[in-house]
Amino acid sequence: MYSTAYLDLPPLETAGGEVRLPGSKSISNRVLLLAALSEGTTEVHDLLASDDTRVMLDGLRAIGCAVDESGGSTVRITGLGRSAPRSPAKLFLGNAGTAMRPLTAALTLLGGEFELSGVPRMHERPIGDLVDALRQLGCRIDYLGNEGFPPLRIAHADGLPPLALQAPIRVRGDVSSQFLTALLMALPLVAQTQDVVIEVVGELISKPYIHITLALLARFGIDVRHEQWQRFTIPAGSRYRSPGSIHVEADASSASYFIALGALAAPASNHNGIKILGVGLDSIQGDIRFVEAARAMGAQITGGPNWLRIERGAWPLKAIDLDCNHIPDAAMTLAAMALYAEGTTVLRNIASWRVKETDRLAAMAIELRKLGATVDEGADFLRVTPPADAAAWRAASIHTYDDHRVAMCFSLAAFNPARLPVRIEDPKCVAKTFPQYFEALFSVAQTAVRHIPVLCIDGPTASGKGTLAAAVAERLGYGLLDSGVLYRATALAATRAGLAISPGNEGAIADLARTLPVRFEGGSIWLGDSDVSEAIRTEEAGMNASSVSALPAVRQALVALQHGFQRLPGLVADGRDMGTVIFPAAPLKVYLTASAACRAERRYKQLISKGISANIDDLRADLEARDARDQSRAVAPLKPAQDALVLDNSLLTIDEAVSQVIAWWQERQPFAPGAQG
Ligand SMILES: Nc1ncnc2c1ncn2[C@@H]1O[C@H](COP(=O)(O)OP(=O)(O)O)[C@@H](O)[C@H]1O
Ligand SMILES: Nc1ccn([C@@H]2O[C@H](COP(=O)(O)OP(=O)(O)O)[C@@H](O)[C@H]2O)c(=O)n1
Repeated sequence: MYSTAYLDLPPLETAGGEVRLPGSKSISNRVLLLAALSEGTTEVHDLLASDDTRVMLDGLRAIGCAVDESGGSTVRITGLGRSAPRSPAKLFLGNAGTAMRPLTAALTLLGGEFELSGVPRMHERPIGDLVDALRQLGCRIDYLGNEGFPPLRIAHADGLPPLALQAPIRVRGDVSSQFLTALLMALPLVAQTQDVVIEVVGELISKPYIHITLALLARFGIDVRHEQWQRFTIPAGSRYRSPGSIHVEADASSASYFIALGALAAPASNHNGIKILGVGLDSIQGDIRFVEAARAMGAQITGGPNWLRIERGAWPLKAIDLDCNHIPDAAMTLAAMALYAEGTTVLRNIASWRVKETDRLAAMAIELRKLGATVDEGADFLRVTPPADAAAWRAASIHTYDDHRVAMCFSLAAFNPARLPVRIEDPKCVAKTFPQYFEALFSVAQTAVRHIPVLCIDGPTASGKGTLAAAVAERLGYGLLDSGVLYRATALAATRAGLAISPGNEGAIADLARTLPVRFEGGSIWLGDSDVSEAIRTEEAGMNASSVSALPAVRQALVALQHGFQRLPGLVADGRDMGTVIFPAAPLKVYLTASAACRAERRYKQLISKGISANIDDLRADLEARDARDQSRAVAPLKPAQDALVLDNSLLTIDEAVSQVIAWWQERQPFAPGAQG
């Protein structure tokens, strides 16, 4: 996940390949609760790992369910079956409506004393209609804050009171379908001896979500009958039974971004478009109908039970005029696709966008305009006309309003014909449903290497390059190339192969370097099967690296390996010749220096802190010798690139050096403050 303040997406050109999407949030949390209410153990495969499923899992543990998360995306839940939940218990449910509402209903009918709370925003999300329905039955629920909102207490310490189950239970269906879902999942607990009937008051909204609930209830042994979506009957004798194992469908709303991608990106050679794994045309999720809308805009979509394939069809895309009531979440993606359509796209009946994570209607209008689109925002519609031509596109910094869907939608703007980058602010907001969204995007999107930014940091030993490069890479969400490691590893490989590091062995060492089995894994550096993270860091290894790096054939042999690090979304490269030889076109080259005395002292402290004894005078002599060799070698000598900015950090803290480099980087971005069009 990218936890940076912003993520700059380079201009993207093509797309192709396979992507496996995370499990649906709606399905994940329903399945977890149903498994917890069932008898027996359920293996839940492909569970979404997200903030909202996390609070549900923690909640289930708190009430005494056995939850085994040791299997990665497969979680084993041993349900309560006939045993009572652990009580009293306090459950913190974050901002997860899919946990708060159903757990309130289920815990009420299980009996016991529970307190349910969440983040401040959760305490502004209504729950009164559900509580009213449960109180009709005779249940005791108290509001601990504002009437009608969490936090709340279920006060059944003395067990479940007698319930009034004869009359139909009435619940409003026109505010949120989650209240009905909550009752549908909880009432089977008390339907042992009689039918239990729920009557919906008002027109039921979001029927597709109720469809998901019913489909999953059936998997857990409960067959609910319904008449026109207004009257639901849970038959007498209902009892939850674990299906043993269940796969969570991938999220159909998340699929919309990749469906759009396949439709709007130029196809990558040697791929047949985008293949999405985990959700298919027969999905139980309402948002699968996004497929129809995408087809209307020109996408070619085929699919099977658990997969979809998307290829670009009509190009440019065709503008549409669509009532989006049936796909409220996925419809936002259509607004992003509209940027690539010929003509004006109108999305209608989307007033519900205003009461989601943010006012999505306003947010989409504001951000689309930043890109150069013409947008009319109505009370319940959006009319989007794309920028007239490539020159009319703007490089924008997209504000994301803590709304995962805004962030994901606007990533699609990186395919703009003007080849402008797009800045996504607060990219970690995607964690709500798709923590690895950008990683997934980069795994199927491609661009010309020249579009992938590289920031070079060269300089003499112990100037702080490695420290600075790592910090800058972290701030930008970019990859890191510590090129010194490659010379250190080559020297070590040569020594281990019994080759003296001398010009006589240049060819043999270069051969080793060309196929160097070096890997960076979880903070460690591997040479073949051996973890060499420590071995390459000794001063001797550094001197050997310096010697090996003076051999021209070795330097040449390592070029391709280094170029391979230039991957999406960008790279920070640290070394001696990053700016001069390896990445000469890099938009920012920093030449980092510090006085010899200062560098010797830093290296001294660094070694001592690692428990390695050192002598400061020897260190200084060594580093001066290394500087001299690096600067005087015939090939790629250490020197600032012509267009490098020199930074002497002798008197700077690490943070000050990082801030300076980030400031230089920002100055070069088209959407830096003041440079926004
Ligand atoms: N601006 C700075 N001020 C003080 N110490 C620094 C600064 N930059 C780096 N250091 C310290 O100097 C030591 C050497 O830095 P390192 O990044 O390993 O250098 P290089 O990669 O250039 O050889 C580290 O212990 C680091 O914490
Ligand atoms: N791009 C690079 C990186 C390192 N090197 C050499 O490899 C040695 C080890 O690199 P390093 O970056 O780990 O060294 P320090 O800066 O930590 O001393 C340096 O002394 C350089 O001689 C190089 O020649 N070119």
